[in-house]
Amino acid sequence: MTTTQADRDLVAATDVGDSPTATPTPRPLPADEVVLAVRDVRIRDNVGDREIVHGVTFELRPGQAVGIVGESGSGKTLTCRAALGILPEHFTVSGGTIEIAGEDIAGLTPARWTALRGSTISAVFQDPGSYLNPSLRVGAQIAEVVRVKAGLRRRAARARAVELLAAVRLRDPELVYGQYPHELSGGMLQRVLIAAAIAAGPRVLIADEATTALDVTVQAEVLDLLADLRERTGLALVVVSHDLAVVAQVCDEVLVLRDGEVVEQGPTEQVLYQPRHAYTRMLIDEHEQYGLERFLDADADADADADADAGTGAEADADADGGRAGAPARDREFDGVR
Ligand SMILES: Nc1ncnc2c1ncn2[C@@H]1O[C@H](COP(=O)(O)OP(=O)(O)OP(=O)(O)O)[C@@H](O)[C@H]1O
Repeated sequence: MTTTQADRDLVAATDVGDSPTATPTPRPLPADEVVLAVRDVRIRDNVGDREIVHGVTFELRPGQAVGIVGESGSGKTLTCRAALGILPEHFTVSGGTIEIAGEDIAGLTPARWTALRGSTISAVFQDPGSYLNPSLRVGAQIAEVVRVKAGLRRRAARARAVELLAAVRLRDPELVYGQYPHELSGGMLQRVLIAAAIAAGPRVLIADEATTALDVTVQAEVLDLLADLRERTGLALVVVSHDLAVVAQVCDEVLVLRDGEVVEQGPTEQVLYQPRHAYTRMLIDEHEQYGLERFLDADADADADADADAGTGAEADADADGGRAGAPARDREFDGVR
């Protein structure tokens, strides 16, 4: 998938906004409070005069992870954009409600959105390189998010940025801090973007095809990182993927979307291992040749190859064309038949 202007708009969801005065003060939430509630959400294309998403419902509490799967065009990304308040211009939420940490997004002002994005809800996407400024050192870009969103002074923001780079398991974070995006591999760039996305301590992170462009071993490492953040910090995750194995690795619950309709929803094990709907079975059958279990193997490989992505930039060349070249042949074949 190439990066479109609309995709770049998505990154505005994690950027620093326009004013330090927008810096929010996070309100502590009890562990059982719903951090994201999507209730019967419908999304309409006002130009095409048709409803694209026909009622999506899920709730996320701290530390939970929900997966949204479905073929290309099924409405996964639009659902995420709705939750981030960044639907493309001619799309609207035409039904249902979305609440972020108890706040109904319907009445949010632009200033309130700026305060919420990054600090309460944040996002990472495919093709991380295109979301970073190529002429700025990556550490400085994270420090800027910290400075504006968390209100830290420059020196403290720098220190916090280095901590964040360490938290996303980048070896030698001081070195990485001073590097430019082109010096980093695809897997390292995705970790940098995750560091930026969690810089202001959001409660919900939306990962929309965030590992799709990475080779399978690095993909497993990044998913493991997300799972770890979720466990350690209570970060709630929305994981969007056309790849059922990604969801199988990370999520408690899964929604299967077909043409904007949820055809099946439930605990991941139940949906992926005892699917009830023919469409879910078809998606699983398509993966059968690769195996939903492949991440177990990838984990083993990841242990063995732990050095491959932690500072060497080994797969940088593979990602050099903007992401898809870094995808394994398996994914390219799969994309080809959809
Ligand atoms: N900016 C846009 N302008 C016009 N149509 C759009 C736009 N964004 C999405 N659509 C349409 O809305 C539908 C749902 O798109 P969406 O991007 O949510 O699907 P998806 O499941 O995320 O697919 P993919 O995996 O390919 O990203 C598709 O038919 C798509 O063509």
